[in-house]
Amino acid sequence: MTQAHSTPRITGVILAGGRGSRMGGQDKGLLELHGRPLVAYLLDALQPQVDAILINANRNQARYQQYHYPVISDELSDYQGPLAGFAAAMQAAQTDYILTIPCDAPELAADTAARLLTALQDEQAEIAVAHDGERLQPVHALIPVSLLPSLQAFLAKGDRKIDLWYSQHRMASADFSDCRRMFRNINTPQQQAELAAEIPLNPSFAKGDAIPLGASVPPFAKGGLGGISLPVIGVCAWSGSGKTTLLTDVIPRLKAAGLNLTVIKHGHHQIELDSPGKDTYRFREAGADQVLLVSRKRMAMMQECKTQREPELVDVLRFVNRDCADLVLVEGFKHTAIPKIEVHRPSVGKPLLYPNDSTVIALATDDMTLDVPAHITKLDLNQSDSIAEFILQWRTRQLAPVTNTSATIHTAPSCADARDPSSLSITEARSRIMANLQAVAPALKRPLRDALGQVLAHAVISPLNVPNHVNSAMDGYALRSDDLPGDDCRAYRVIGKAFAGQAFSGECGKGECVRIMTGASMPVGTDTVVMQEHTEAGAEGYIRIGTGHRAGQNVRQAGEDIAQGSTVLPAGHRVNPADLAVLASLGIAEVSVIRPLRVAFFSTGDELRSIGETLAEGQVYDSNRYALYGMLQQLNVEILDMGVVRDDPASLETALQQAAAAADVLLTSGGVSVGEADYIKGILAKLGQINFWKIAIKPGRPLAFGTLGKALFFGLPGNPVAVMVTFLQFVQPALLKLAGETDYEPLLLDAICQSRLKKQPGRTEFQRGIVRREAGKLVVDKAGYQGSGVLSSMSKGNCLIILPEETATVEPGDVVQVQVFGWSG
Ligand SMILES: Nc1nc2c(c(=O)[nH]1)N[C@H]1C(S)=C(S)[C@@H](COP(=O)(O)OP(=O)(O)OC[C@H]3O[C@@H](n4cnc5c(N)ncnc54)[C@H](O)[C@@H]3O)O[C@H]1N2
Ligand code: MOO
Ligand SMILES: [Mg+2]
Repeated sequence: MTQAHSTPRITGVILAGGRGSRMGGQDKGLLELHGRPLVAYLLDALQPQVDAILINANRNQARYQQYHYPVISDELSDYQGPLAGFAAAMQAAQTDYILTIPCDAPELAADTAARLLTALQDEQAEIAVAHDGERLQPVHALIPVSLLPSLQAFLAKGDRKIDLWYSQHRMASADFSDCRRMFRNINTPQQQAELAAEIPLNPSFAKGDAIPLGASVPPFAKGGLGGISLPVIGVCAWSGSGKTTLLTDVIPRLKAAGLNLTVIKHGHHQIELDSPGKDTYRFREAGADQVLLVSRKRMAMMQECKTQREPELVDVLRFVNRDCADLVLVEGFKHTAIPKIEVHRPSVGKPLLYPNDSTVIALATDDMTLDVPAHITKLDLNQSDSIAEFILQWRTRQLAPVTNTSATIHTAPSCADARDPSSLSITEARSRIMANLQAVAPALKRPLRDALGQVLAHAVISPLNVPNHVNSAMDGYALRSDDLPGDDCRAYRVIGKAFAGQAFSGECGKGECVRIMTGASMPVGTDTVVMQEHTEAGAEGYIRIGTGHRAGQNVRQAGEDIAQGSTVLPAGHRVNPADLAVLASLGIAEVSVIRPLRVAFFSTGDELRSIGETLAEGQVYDSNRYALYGMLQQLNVEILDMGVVRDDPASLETALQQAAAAADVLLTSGGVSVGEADYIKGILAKLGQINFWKIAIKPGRPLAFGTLGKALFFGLPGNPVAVMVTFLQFVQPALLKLAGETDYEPLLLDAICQSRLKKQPGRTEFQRGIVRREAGKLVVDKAGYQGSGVLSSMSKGNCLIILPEETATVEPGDVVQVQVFGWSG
């Protein structure tokens, strides 16, 4: 069981250290009900509620140790009462709190820890103690380990009274008046017999399993199974969603897997299986409380419920025959804390239940585009096989033998965790990659046109001025600025014409002008042009010009665009169509460019097939090589597509070595996670220098980076969207830098997000979006389902919405940054 990090961690302590004086000195924890020791009942009930368990026993330690939990003894000798047990437990516990329970009251409520914790937090107290409505039950308590010094000092003074020690601290009492049964303990053999009679266990339950099985319910869920150990899974849904259909679909599949199944259905109405006139009906009518109808083939039990309250699942489970219950499927009991599969059809028009029901572990839906949180498995409602498979796997996990001696599973961080302290931040990962790169490829002279899209090896210096002569920017009349009209219109004599490429050879004096065309050199003496639209014809051979003109207007100076000797384009610049024109305007015929990078790639995976092949069960077409091809094409690199390599260490080794010999950069996809066919990291560690990183991003968490021979290596994760995202975020900037490009920065734009984007702080997330302009502003919507294998939303989208590490859920109207795909803009 794992606990949310925010809830304090609790060790459950079963206090079995007493003398059992009134039971003739018997060890009460080992007293049996239906052949099963009390401690076993309590372990069943306690295990789902806490992070760890300790048994406090002062004798029979070996018997308690059979339960595989640490057994601790009091430091004080001579059974000094529960406080001595508290102290021993507080010393041994590795958690913030201990939850103490006596070993002789077997009916512990499933939400004991939750109630005590709530009372503690509500009242901001130090200690929480159970109250049964009449009096305090001081041994059912939640106590912080930090009070150990206070308790030790108290005990050192010789004090033993529990209430007195509690009175020294802020104490909250938690209400358990509705489940007073849990305080019924066994002090006499008669009470033992009474309890045995009232806890009618099916004999097949009473196996005394050292480590009990049990439905794994979320911690502190209310109304659990009271410690009954059976794999129980429920189905919940709004009516009309098809719970019964789902169950009838999966039952044959589960049967086919060899399971004996019990189904429990909660009916809200009068239940009538019998009909008037039948013998059984008449027995009931006559007043029998229970009627059993049995035959060689089947048996049925009808029992009148004496109370008017709804039965609890725990009450019903007591009737289940374990021989028929390798698995118990439950329909109804939606408020009971058992693991559940929610059935959801959007067409029913009802909200999802899982947001308000922490016991839902899976969502079976006919809308696979729904986003679900990581802790919920999404199942296709139309795929009964996979739902049955999910249930089988869930059951196997429940029944797996527990080897850990604590009640907590020590989980390792995975892509399911939003925050993983062992992951690198995206900035750190990028800078580590960039620090390892240098532009390696040598320069080549290329004819101008072939330089398009290549990176300049050297700066281009201008051999001339552009424009190379002072010329007119307009069709009009050239004249001297010191001769422009003053306060009134004036007439000027037109002394000649100047065309582009055909200069006027004379000199222009006062009172004169030259008819000039755009691009023509300015005639000697002139420095200003009046557009022809701003003149009027005068007498024969004259034009008239009005006032308001500016000296030097409409004239382009020599070198105004590019001065001779200046840097036109820097080294490391990628030549674009405008650059080609600039270079041409300088009369440059060829330039030095950096040799295009050679990038080799292959996909890994036994399940991959190439286009043209037929797919067998479980196989997929290799799409990653097409994504990589497309993105590499945009970068003007030489592409070496090496196909698909099987998940076989020898083949992978050969392919990696061949690729490293042929290319500057080597990319692979797949095989970098923790699966048993994920070999890439191991092989690279053997053949080259490898860093394997987990990066705090989604998608694209696992990434291998390093060198193999002279080649740079990127082992991208296999999931198709993770490939594209990691390529854009890490490989593309690295290739551009390696190719010599110095001025690459992805263009990030601010846009108003119109969708709700669910996210937890802890990692940078990239969601596929569609950005567009609306009412003069950039707005972005989520492009659809965001699973790491879902390519359709990548293809539909035109940008990545970048949600930085510490961002939580984005609400519509929030501003986000988007990175527009190079191929969309
Ligand atoms: N126990 C854990 N399992 C996984 C974790 C984790 O943290 N713990 N992380 C998941 C994440 S996140 C990713 S991403 C993947 C990375 O897996 P691999 O790099 O080992 O990739 P594969 O296992 O080979 O494949 C994953 C997935 O992608 C499909 N795939 C692979 N190559 C291609 C291809 N060329 N074309 C189309 N589809 C491809 C493959 O069939 C698998 O479905 O690990 C997760 N697991
Ligand atoms: O998050 Mo993985 O890295 O599916 O993509
Ligand atoms: Mg894998």
